[in-house]
Amino acid sequence: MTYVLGLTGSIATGKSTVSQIFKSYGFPVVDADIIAHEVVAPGTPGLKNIVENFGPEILQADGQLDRKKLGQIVFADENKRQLLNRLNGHLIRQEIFKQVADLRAQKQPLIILDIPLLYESHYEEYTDGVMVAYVPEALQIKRLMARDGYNETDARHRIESQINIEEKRQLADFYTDNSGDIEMLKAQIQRFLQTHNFI
Ligand SMILES: CC(C)(COP(=O)(O)OP(=O)(O)OC[C@H]1O[C@@H](n2cnc3c(N)ncnc32)[C@H](O)[C@@H]1O)[C@@H](O)C(=O)NCCC(=O)NCCS
Ligand SMILES: Nc1ncnc2c1ncn2[C@@H]1O[C@H](COP(=O)(O)OP(=O)(O)OP(=O)(O)O)[C@@H](O)[C@H]1O
Repeated sequence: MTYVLGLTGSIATGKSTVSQIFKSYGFPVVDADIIAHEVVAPGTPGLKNIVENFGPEILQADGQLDRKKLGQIVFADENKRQLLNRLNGHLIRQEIFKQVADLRAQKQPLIILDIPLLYESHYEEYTDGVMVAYVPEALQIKRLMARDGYNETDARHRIESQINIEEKRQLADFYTDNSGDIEMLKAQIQRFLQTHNFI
């Protein structure tokens, strides 16, 4: 029996940090951000969709998607962000399901499904439980600004494009408190794995 654990949070609340800890135990992680990048690689239908809708100026000189430029457009305009989601959402979904099916076929006991927009895109129905990586919003803004160099307005635009982290924590079956140090986080994941007999 495979247990599919959805892992989500809001931007910069620590999903990647939590998924690294699961990986360190050898559990496989299906990473929606990586898949979202792969479906828009040069020569893909995903990139063609974006160029048709956002114009060729959305490409860098080397033919790669200018992610910074696209991010600036979509996080400042909700209609454009929804357009982007509609363009390639099905390609991302297909690849997520393919990877989960492959891992199930390998009879992996635990698969981590790291999806930032898990609740927004209703992936919870494909999981056996959802874990939210949580920090209070003030710390989320601080870490987002520190990591990506955004000013507070840009950071808030990105945060407001997702369901609020307090609401996600309420929806979750499990949550980690990422406001302490990494050791505190590791201890929480270890406890989760032990409680559910994965280690
Ligand atoms: C807008 C893009 C070009 C910005 O690229 P950039 O390299 O700056 O950011 P990156 O891809 O690393 O995403 C960082 C975080 O932004 C948040 N985010 C990304 N896309 C979205 C979106 N459409 N709506 C809300 N939040 C988003 C997520 O929390 C994600 O972890 C890129 O995020 C993108 O192509 N997004 C659409 C694909 C998508 O929906 N990805 C989320 C997978 S569920
Ligand atoms: N416990 C912690 N203590 C200090 N800094 C942390 C901690 N956990 C995460 N961080 C830092 O906070 C930032 C956000 O963490 P991380 O990248 O894991 O978030 P994320 O939810 O995966 O982000 P995104 O939504 O953008 O993919 C990173 O710079 C990370 O190094």
